[in-house]
Amino acid sequence: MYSPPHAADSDSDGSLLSDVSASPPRRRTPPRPQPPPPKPRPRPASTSKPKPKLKPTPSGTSTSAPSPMLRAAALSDPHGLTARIASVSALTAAASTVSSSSFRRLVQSRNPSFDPDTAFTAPASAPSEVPSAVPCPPPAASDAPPQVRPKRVKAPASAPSEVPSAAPCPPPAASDAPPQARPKRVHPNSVSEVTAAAAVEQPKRPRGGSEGNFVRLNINGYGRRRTFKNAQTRRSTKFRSWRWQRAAGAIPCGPGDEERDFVAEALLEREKKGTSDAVLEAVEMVREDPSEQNLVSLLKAAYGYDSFREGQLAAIQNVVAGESTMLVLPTGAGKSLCYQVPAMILPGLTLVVSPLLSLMVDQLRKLPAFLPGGLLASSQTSDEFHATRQRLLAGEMKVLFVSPERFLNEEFLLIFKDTLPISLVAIDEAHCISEWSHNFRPSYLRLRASLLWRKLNVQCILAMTATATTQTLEEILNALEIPSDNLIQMFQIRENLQLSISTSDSRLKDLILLLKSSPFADMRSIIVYCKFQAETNFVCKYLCDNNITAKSYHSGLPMKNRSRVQELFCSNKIRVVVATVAFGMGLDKSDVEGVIHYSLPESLEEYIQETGRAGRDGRLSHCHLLLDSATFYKIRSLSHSDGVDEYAMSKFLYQMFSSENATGGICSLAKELTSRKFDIKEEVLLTILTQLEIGDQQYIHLLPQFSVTCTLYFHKTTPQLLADKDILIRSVLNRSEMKGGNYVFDIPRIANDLKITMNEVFDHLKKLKFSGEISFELKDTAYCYVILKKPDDFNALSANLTKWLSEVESSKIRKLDAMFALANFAVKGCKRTGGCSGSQHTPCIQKKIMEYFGKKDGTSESDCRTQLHGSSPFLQADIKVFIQSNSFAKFTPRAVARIMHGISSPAFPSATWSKNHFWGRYVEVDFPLIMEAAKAELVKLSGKGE
Ligand SMILES: Nc1ncnc2c1ncn2[C@@H]1O[C@H](COP(=O)(O)OP(=O)(O)OP(=O)(O)O)[C@@H](O)[C@H]1O
Repeated sequence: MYSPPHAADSDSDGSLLSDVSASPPRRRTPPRPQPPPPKPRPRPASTSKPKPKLKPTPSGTSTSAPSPMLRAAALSDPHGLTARIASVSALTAAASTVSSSSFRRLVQSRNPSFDPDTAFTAPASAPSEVPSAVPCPPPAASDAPPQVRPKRVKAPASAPSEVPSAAPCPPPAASDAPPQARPKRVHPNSVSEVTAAAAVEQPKRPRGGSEGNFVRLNINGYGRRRTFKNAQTRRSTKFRSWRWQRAAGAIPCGPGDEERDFVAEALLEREKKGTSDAVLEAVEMVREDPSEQNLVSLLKAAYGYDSFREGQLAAIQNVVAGESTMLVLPTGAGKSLCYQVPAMILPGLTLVVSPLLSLMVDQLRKLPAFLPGGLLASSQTSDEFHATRQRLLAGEMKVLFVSPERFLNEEFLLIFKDTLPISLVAIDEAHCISEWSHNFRPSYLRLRASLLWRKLNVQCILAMTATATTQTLEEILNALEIPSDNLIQMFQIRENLQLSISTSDSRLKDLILLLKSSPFADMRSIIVYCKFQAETNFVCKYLCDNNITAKSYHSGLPMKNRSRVQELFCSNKIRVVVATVAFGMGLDKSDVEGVIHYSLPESLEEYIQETGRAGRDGRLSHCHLLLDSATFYKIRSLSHSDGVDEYAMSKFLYQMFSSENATGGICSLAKELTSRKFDIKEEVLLTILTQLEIGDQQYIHLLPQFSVTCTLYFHKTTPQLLADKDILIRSVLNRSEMKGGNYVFDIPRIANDLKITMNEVFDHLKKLKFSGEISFELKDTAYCYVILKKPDDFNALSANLTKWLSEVESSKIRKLDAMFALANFAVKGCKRTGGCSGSQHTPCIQKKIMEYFGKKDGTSESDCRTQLHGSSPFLQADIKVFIQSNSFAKFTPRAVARIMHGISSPAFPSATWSKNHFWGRYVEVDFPLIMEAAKAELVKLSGKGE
C-alpha cells in the first residue's frame, strides 16, 4: 500500500479548494538574456585586442530605427504611460533624465499637490557598502585568475526575466559576451524571426500566480506559417485581414517552445478546415429568422450534423434572442455547440470563461475555422496580451477564451469599456461559482451578473455545467441573474452506462483481475481514476509489471508529457490511462469503453462526470468502482484541511486592516508568509479576500497578484544623483531598507507615495533598467487589494467568515458521505431486485443519483449512516504525550487534530510532521472529536504553565 497521502500528493485540478493542485503547474521559462545589466568577468589578457564596447548613442544623434522595446511599448501601454516616459529613446544615456521628467509629470498629474522637492526628506546618504555606481574594474587578463564572481541572484518566481546581474558594471562588450542563457528557440515555422527576436528582448511584466498554475503558452498561435490549402478559405470572411496579417508576419511571433508548438499545431489543424459559402449563407438566414429550420440548416452546413441534440436547440434559441440561460447537459452531450453557434450569429464577441488552460486550449482547437478565436491567460507575455488586444479591437476575433482570474485585471476590463461589444459570456463549468458545488473556485466567485453587466456591458450570459445539485443551481441562477424559467436541464447520467461497484480489500489485485476479465479484458480504451498523483504512478507501474500497458496522467506532469499521453490514448495506442481527475476535462474521445474508479470519487457530481467519459458514442460502456473504507477515511480527512479557527481569522483581519494600511491605498499580503503565519492555505486566503470584496458589504477591491518586494541595483549614476533626477528613485531611497548593501523596498508603498499604480512603478523601473541605470529583482508574490472600508466590528466579521467556511467544509464532507453511502448501499443494502445483479447496480445507483440531485442540499438521509469511529480510549493520553513532547511548537486544537489525521497545513507541513509518531494515527476518529480533546489538553497545559 502507498503511504498516507497528504496535500502534495493529491491532484484534482481544482476539485478541492484545498488540498489539491487546481491546475497544471506553471512552468518556469528559462531566464532570458538581459539587455544591459552587466556581469563581472575575468580580465582579458593584456595583449588581447580591446573589444569595442557598446556605447549608448546620444539621443539627438541617433538615426537608428526605434528599438523593438519602444515599438512594443507603443502597443502595450493602455495608459500611454510608456509613451510618455520613453518618448525619447530609452537607449540613450540621457534616457533616465528624460523619462524621469515625464514620469514626474505623471506623478504630478495624479497628485497635483505633490512637490517632489519637498515631498521627501533628503535621501539618506548611502552606506559605504552600497554599490553606488562604482566604476567597473579594468578588464582582467584572460590568463589571470578569475575574480570572485558576485553571487548570482536566483530569478524571482514570478518575473523570470528580471534576473539582475549583481555587479554594478557597465554593459559588456557585445562580442565577448558570455552566453547568458539558453539560446533562443524559434518555432520552425516562425513567420518572422525578427519580430520573434524583438519579443525575446522585451522585458516582461511581473506576474503573480493569479491565474492558477497555468503553463505558459503561445495560445494565440503566433509563430507558424499560414498555408491556404483551400481557396475558399482565402476568399471568405471579414476576418481575412487577421489571417493575412498573421501570414505576413505583422503580428509578432513569440518565442517557440514545445508547448507553443503544440498549441500552434492545434490552431493550424483547426484553420485547415476552411469556411464554405454554405455556412455564410446559413448564418445570414438565421440572422434574419432564427427558426428551428434555419438553425438546423446552419448546423448541417457548419458541422455536418443532421439534428440538434436534446437541450441544444432551446439553449441556442434563448441565447440568440438575448436571454441569459443556464444549461445542464451531461458530459459529452454537446455544450460547446451552444456557444459556438450563437457566436457565428451574434454580432459581437463571445467570451468563454474556462477554469483550466488545458481545457481552453482544447476548446480553442475545436473551434470551427470560421470562428476566429484567441485566448488570454496570465501566463502570456505582455506582447501576447497586447497582440490579442489589437486583434480584438480590430474586430478580428469572434471567440475569446479567458480564465476567471482575468476579471481582476483592469487592463483586460478596459479593452471592453465602451468600444468592444460582448454579445455573449459563456461560463463553462459554471458550478465552480458555487461554494456548495463539488468544485468551487474562489476566482469564479467574482463572476456576478453585476460585474458582467456593469464592467463589460455584456448582453447575454450562458452558464453551462454537466452536474449541479439544486442548491448549486439556485446559487448560479442568483449570481448570474438568470431567470429560473431559462434553466434547461437534462438527466445527468447517460443511459448507456452499466454501473457496478464492489468492495475491495486489495484494490491492486482486484484491479488486475478486473482488467483481465470480461468485459474490461476486451476493451480498447479504459480510464482508471485515482485520487492522488503518486497513486497514479504507483498503480500504473503495477499494471505494467503485470503485462497491462498503461500510462499515468496527472497535473504534476509536464504539459508535453500530458499531451502525448492524451494523444496516444485518443489514437488508441494506449489501452489504459491511470489518471487523476485532471484527465478528462475537454477529452473528446467518444469510444472510451470503460472507466474504473480505483479511488472513491469525492462526490456524486465527480462520479457522474468521470463515468461520463465513457460511452460518449452512445454504445454500451462499463464503469466499475472499487470501494474500500481506508480511501474514504483519507479523503474525508483531507476535507478538513480548509477549516479556519475564528481566532486565526480575526488575527488575519486585524493584519489586513491594520492602521498601517490606509483606506484607499494599495495593500499587500505576501502569500506564502501570510499563509504560514496564520496557518491558512493560500486558496482559502483568496476565498476570504474574495468574500470581503463581493459580500454584502464591500470592504476591499481585489487587485491582481503581484511580486511586491523589489531589490534595486545601481549601475551608472550614484543613487543620490539619480534620485535628484528621478522622483521614483527618490521615493525608493526614502522607503528602502538596506540589505546586503542593496536597496530593498515594497512596491505598493512607492505606488502609494506617488499615487500611481504598481504597474506604473514597474514600467518606470523597466525604463531605467533599459537605459542601463539599474537592474532589479522582484520576489514575494502577494495578494494585493485596496481598502474601501474598514470593518466596524472585527469580531462579528471574523465569526461570520469562519462560520461560512465551516459550512463550506461541512458541505464538502456531506458530499463525500453521500458518495460513500451510495456505494455502501449498492454493495451491502441493495436487494438486487429491479435490475441489479451481482456487482452491477445501474438501476439503484441511478435512482439514488436522481434523489440526490432532486434534494436542495444534495444530501440524503443515509449520509448520516457514515460510521466514523467514536473517540478512542487512548486519544486523550496520546494528545497529551504529543503536545508535551513537541512543546517547542505553538499548537492550536485544529493543528493537533490535523496532525492526528495526517493532514498537511502551511504551518505544520507534512515534510516535517509526517515523521512524527502520531501523524495520521487517528484518521478514523471524527475530526471535531480530536479538536475537542486537543482543546481540553491545551487548556489544561496552559493552566499549569501559568
Ligand atoms: N448535434 C450534434 N450532433 C452530433 N454530434 C454532436 C452534436 N453536438 C455536439 N456533438 C459532438 O459531441 C461531442 C461532444 O461535444 P462537447 O465537447 O461540446 O460536449 P460537452 O458537453 O462540452 O462535454 P464535456 O462536458 O465533457 O466538456 C463533440 O464531438 C461534438 O462535435
